[in-house]
Amino acid sequence: VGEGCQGNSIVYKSKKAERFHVKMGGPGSGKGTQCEKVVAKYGYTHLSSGDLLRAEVASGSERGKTLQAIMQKGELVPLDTVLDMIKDAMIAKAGVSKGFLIDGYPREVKQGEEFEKKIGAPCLLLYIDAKGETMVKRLMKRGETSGRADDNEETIKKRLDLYYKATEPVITFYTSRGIVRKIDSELPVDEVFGHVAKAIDDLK
Ligand SMILES: Nc1ncnc2c1ncn2[C@H]1C[C@H](O)[C@@H](COP(=O)(O)OP(=O)(O)O)O1
Ligand SMILES: [Mg+2]
Repeated sequence: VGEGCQGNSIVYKSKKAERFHVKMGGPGSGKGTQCEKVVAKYGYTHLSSGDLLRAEVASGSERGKTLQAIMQKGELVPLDTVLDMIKDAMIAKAGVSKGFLIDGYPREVKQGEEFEKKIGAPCLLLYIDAKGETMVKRLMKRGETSGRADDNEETIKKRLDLYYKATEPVITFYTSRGIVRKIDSELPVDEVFGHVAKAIDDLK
């Protein structure tokens, strides 16, 4: 399980042979776009840590207000908060889901370790990889219509900095376990998906 992160994706297998996929990659690398296509083809439940957090903010709860302040600054929200939200969302769907695709999580090695302790170990991480300049270009364009507080140039640069610092060690961590499939996200959306689908099919 993981969040369609900034260009990476992970697949976890549980004892019941359910699959947990984690997608990771930089902001704007195309994680969300690819997750949607995976959901359509494979029927997995897509859990985006970013979307879960934004939904909490939109609810107007006290926790949401605290989260909004952190996200607006482009910083990472506390480890336990994100993991609890993902876990709750998974439990809610545990009986009916064919698998889980987790987008945007773990962002730090520590989050990955916590995830394994509380939920399980992944068998595939899809690393959706795009160049820094490509990610900035796509996010600026998305910002014209997304209304996301963090799709502005200053916050984008900060998120990218943080991404390279925090997420690359995560990829290294899962590379050492032999589960990383790096996907070139500079290609057109459908070609990127062809490689994503192949990585998932190769697991069978
Ligand atoms: N392969 C691709 N080629 C061109 N544009 C792409 C692309 N994949 C995604 N995009 C566009 C769609 C969005 O407007 C923007 C960011 O994509 P996204 O899926 O929201 O990224 P992420 O979820 O990784 O932040 O880039
Ligand atoms: Mg996204």
